[in-house]
Amino acid sequence: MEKANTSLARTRSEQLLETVAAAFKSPTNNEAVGVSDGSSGGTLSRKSSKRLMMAASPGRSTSGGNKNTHIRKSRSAQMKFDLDDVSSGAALSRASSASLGFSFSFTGFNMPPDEIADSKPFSDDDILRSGFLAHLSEEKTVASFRPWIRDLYPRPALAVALSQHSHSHASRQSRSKTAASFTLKYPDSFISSQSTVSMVFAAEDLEAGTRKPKFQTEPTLPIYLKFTDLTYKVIIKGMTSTEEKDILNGISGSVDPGEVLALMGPSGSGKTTLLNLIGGRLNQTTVGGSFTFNDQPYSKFLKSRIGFVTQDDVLFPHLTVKETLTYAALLRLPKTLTKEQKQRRAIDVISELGLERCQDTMIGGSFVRGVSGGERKRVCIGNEIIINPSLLFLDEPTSGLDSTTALRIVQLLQDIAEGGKTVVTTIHQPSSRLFHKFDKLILLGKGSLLYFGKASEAMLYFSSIGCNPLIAMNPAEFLLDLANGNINDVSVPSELEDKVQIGNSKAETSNGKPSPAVVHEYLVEAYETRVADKEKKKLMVPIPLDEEVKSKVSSRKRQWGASWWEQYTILFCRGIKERRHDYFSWLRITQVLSTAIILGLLWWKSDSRSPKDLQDQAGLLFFIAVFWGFFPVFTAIFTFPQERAMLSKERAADMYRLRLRLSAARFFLTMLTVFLSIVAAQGLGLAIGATLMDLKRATTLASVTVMTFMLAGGYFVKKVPVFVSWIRYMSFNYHTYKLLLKVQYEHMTPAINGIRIDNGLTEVSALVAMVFGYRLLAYISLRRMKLGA
Ligand SMILES: Nc1ncnc2c1ncn2[C@@H]1O[C@H](COP(=O)(O)OP(=O)(O)OP(=O)(O)O)[C@@H](O)[C@H]1O
Repeated sequence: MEKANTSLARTRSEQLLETVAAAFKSPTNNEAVGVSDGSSGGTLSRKSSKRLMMAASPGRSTSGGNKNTHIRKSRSAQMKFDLDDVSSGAALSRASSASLGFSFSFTGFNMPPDEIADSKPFSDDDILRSGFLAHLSEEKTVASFRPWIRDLYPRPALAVALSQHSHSHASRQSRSKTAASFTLKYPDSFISSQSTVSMVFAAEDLEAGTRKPKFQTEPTLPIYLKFTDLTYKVIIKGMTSTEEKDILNGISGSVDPGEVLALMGPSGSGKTTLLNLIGGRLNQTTVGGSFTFNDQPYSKFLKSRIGFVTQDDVLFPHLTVKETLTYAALLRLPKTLTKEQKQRRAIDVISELGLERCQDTMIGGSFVRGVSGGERKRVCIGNEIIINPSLLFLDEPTSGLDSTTALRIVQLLQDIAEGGKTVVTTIHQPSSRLFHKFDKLILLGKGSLLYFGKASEAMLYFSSIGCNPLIAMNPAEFLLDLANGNINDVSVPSELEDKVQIGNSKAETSNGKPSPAVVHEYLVEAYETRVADKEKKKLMVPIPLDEEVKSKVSSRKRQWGASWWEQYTILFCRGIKERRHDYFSWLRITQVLSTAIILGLLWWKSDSRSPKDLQDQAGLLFFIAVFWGFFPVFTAIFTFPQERAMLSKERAADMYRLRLRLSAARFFLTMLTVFLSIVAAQGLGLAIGATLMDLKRATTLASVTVMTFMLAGGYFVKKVPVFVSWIRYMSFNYHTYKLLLKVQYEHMTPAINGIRIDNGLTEVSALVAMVFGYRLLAYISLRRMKLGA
């Protein structure tokens, strides 16, 4: 059997050698390297790329003993028979499961690490003899392949991105399972070759039309995230006392570009808190320890480099998928891009996420049926990846989704990471297939670290501390059970058994097993004593990046996607689109029209000849003014509470600025503006009165003018989600209302002279109170929403 495997390996390796050697001899010779002369600049012939892949796959090999023959056999057989599946990506993922599976696919039995190292199907010698390694280890590899890659992949930016990718720790970044196989044994010398091989796969999949183009065409700034001894506590204020609660206790870890780090743990273990903390979204005053991005502390610049997908999908229900992504692109992409380029980017993201079919469907919400849960999640992810972020954080992206959709989402994350991005996600209860897709894992229990390391080695680690599943189970389920302190169906480490045997009542539960608290304590201690120091030392090693790239992260400059005026226009249009159903609903139109008709009928044939009639008219006008003043107020009341989550999300991502400035100068300027608008309004009233010189016609025209303003203002200006518009709107309402009264009452002297409000002193004090009141109100709202001004 051993012999058979060796010869199979050699055959494969020789095939690869032929292909690679041909590529070296003539990198632009399409025929030799399997590139057909397609009009788009050439595509990789499926046959030859399959050959390349087939030959490259055995790279996971090391010398093997015959005790693992069964594994080798299945692996070889898989490679042999799955070739037709390669284009669908099935073989890739299966191969990956098979390779990762040594440590956790077959939960229920455990293999010591040295055996795992030996359990690969082909020996080093097999490959070395084939000459494949010798070729790949040559420095010229990337250089030789680069022009070829550009031919294959018509988007040069991607080729450049991938080439860059290959230089910076590609051993960890490379997502090609075949390439990763070399990583196991040869972490440094094959860096260049790994990316080359990955790109061949990308082209293969593209050509087969079974896989979407890789994410992001522009190179991404690589960001390495490290966090050491993170602690976080909250202060809970009671009626009489304050109490401190530790949420996180000394969490350390790291994640590199190209990797997906999963944060796992039971409910309340601190996953979301940790994610928010390392995503720069928590108040830093109660944070201990450090977290760095390319060895630099968090800076505001990172806001534009970080994508954060929250657990709740914060989207406008009445916008379509395309509109949602287009507005995000317009607001968030840099000013250097044109409007068309931004719109193009939104369409690219739609196709990258496979949302073409539902791009014109409304997102939907509690009252409107819209896209499915999985599609909605992808839109949320699209909203973030549209900016080509270096770091992507996701809070439970798979919650509430079926296992297939969840798998698709995690596959998507893997693809995103493949583009050189750093991905961190919390996850609740992943299926075993899903679990296998993570590169690194952090297991939390009550805010403490129970495991940090490769996801593929988690089972091995717990086995080494005496925790093994007694029945075959999903590794994620096993880990969560452990983190919960639930050790049913788990073999108990002897140390814990001893505790129960010596009759420690605290340690024992009713069924004679150690209590969850004791299990937790044991796991925390085991990690502290066996792994923590080693991992912390690794975190001390500086990031292998140029100083220039590192310093970019610490830049204090914030990047706005659009100028203030553009932001205002985009938000205005978005507000109108989102509420078009509300504005133009039949209910609203009927409400307005019927009120107008009733008021018109009341005004019709009324006269002002006697003081009594005049009083009737004044009463009616007062009602009109109050009604139209308050009607929009009540409809606008719900705007901000409803939009609060969106406002917080968009402000956290620096999508736009709030323009309320809390300074005395601004306050007096606002007052001046309001005062001038009163003067202008008075001017209008005087002009109307003087032109018509007829009380009834003048008041009618003034009312119509004012109401037109009010309706326009009330229906459009009021809903723009910028506080300043709200304040202006309120002032506007006040002034139009006052103007209305003024115009009416000025001309109705002396009958209602008693309630004239044009007394200068009253006016100024009312104005000050009004402006101050509005600003105070806005300030309090902002403070309550923790948005700052
Ligand atoms: N501001 C806060 N005040 C009080 N307690 C808090 C605060 N923030 C977090 N906690 C507590 O910290 C613990 C961890 O919360 P966190 O939301 O991070 O857990 P989680 O692991 O994400 O849970 P889930 O999976 O249920 O979302 C919880 O017990 C929570 O009640």
